[in-house]
Amino acid sequence: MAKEIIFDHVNKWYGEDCIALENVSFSIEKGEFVFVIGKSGAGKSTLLKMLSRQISPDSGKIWIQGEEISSMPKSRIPALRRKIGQMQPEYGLLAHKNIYENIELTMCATEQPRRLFERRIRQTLRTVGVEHRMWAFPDEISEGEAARVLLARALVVNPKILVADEPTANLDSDSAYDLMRLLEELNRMGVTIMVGSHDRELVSIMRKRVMTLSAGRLVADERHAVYNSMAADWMEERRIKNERAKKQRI
Ligand SMILES: Nc1ncnc2c1ncn2[C@@H]1O[C@H](COP(=O)(O)OP(=O)(O)OP(=O)(O)O)[C@@H](O)[C@H]1O
Repeated sequence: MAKEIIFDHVNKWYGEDCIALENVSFSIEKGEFVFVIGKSGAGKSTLLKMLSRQISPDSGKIWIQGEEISSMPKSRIPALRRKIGQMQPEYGLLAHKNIYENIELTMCATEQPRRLFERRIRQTLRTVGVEHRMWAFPDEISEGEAARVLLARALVVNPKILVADEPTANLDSDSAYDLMRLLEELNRMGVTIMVGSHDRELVSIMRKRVMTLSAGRLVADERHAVYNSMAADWMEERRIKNERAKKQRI
């Protein structure tokens, strides 16, 4: 099977003291569905943002569909971001723009031809079940609809890979479940999916591959997994941090 994503000994520090990712290596095949879990600060968002070059590693390499992206020129980034849809609720919808205009911004940022805009936006909103809200403003739609719009914003580039960071963060359990089913459907259509999540219940229900980060280390990588107990194990994080402190003292 083709390798869609490869991380090869990736490291990221913020300043001298904060190791966000330490020696992280893994590969993901085309069409996989993978959760990245771990406690707050474990490094999930840092890892996911590296896929679209929002963050670059300090050392190590990342390949997406055979192309090494960590050192690719800036001019190639729009093309990379057409391959990778990013659902990032932290970058919410702009309140003064309607749903159509919000999604249009992504079409512009990824340098898509303007003649495709309306057809593509309408089609994507239909795929996620909110075409009827196309002219509404963000404060006129529910949280569940907003999550679908954020998903549409990620899908409008027709990506081969979808990266979703805490996509269910603001949702009640029914809407979260519906959104997960929608991601599963996209996955069945061939989209490779990576989801960063805290939601133990959902991760356990889905039974997908689960990668667990603790203090920036990839401490578990399991198929058809339930929420890995190591993610909740603060002793694991403590152990890693103590080990680092000891090394620094030597
Ligand atoms: N821009 C930044 N500057 C300094 N430190 C940062 C920055 N971004 C993240 N960090 C630190 O890097 C570590 C990993 O952060 P990251 O956001 O990747 O974790 P996370 O697992 O996604 O956490 P959360 O679940 O809370 O979003 C944390 O210790 C965080 O404080």
